[in-house]
Amino acid sequence: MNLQKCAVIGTGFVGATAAYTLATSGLFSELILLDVNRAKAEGEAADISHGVSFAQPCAVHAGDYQDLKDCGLVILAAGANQKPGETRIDLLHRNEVILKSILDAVLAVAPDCILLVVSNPVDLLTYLAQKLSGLPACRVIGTGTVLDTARLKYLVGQYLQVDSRNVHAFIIGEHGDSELAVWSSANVSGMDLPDYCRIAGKEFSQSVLDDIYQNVRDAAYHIIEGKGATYYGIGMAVLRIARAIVRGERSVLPVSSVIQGRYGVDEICLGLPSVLGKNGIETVLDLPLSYEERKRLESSAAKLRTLLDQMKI
Ligand SMILES: NC(=O)C1=CN([C@@H]2O[C@H](COP(=O)(O)OP(=O)(O)OC[C@H]3O[C@@H](n4cnc5c(N)ncnc54)[C@H](O)[C@@H]3O)[C@@H](O)[C@H]2O)C=CC1
Ligand SMILES: CC(=O)C(=O)O
Repeated sequence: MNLQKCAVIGTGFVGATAAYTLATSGLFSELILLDVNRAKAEGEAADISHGVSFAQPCAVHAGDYQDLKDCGLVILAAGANQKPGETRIDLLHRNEVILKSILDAVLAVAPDCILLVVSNPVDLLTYLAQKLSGLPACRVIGTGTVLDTARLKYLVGQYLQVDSRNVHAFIIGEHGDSELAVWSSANVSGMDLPDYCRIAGKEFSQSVLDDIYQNVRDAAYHIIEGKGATYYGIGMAVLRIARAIVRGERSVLPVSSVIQGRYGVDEICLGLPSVLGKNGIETVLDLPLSYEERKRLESSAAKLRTLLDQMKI
């Protein structure tokens, strides 16, 4: 398995933007773009290649599945995106069919790869990908709530007028409408939010927290109403995850992966803080939660489990 070699399957808004961020990152020596629309993959590969001399050497090209031989990281961004008014769950049946059509072809040539699922509904597709592929759970990773957590950090940073990198807080659960903010352990560089609010001269109240949470939860709906799709934030989130894996950083990111016997369900994929390294997920952490937060996480897990049960998975 070659972690210098990465493939992006599906080169629509998300796949192409992720490919661009990856190509400019210097992380990979080879980046292969695949799409059922071969002309689209070729166009995106050519466009990105023309900027490579401004970054670091990286062979960016369109390809077929046989080009994925030995590929270390395979990113799945193929499939339908939400139209205004649609939820991520509404995409399930369309994207399940697409995922199934891709998996066998990938595994035939890159059986030891790490799969990074981006397509929605990401938690359910990650679960499906792990079950269908038979890959170890640690090697089938969904982007989970990494993007939502970045949105939370950004909005808290804006509210408190502080660098969002110094905001430590997580969105966990479904990447979708049942996700939750873990306010009980949120802090700014070790200072509790109420204390930091006092210093910053800002109100700290449940309504302020609710407002920030709702803006995070509904961010994709607002962006899709405005411009039809979201892709820059997720493109940068994909790079952050890829970097943690390729460089073996052991970074803690709230990715999604199969967990067993937690949060009231036998088995599920959910966005939870996880240590990411060269082998994929090394540990899924049990974040300390308040009683209310645990109940909401259990309810998010139950929602996803019910959908999987309906699919008989
Ligand atoms: N996990 C996350 O945080 C996020 C996930 N997404 C999801 O990413 C997915 C892609 O979104 P967009 O790029 O905006 O959609 P898009 O419609 O622009 O692109 C999808 C691409 O997939 C290709 N495709 C379809 N079937 C294929 C197959 N069998 N093999 C290879 N390629 C195939 C299409 O030709 C198209 O180029 C959606 O499911 C969207 O909801 C989007 C943003 C954030
Ligand atoms: C579309 C989507 O899943 C997002 O931007 O969060």
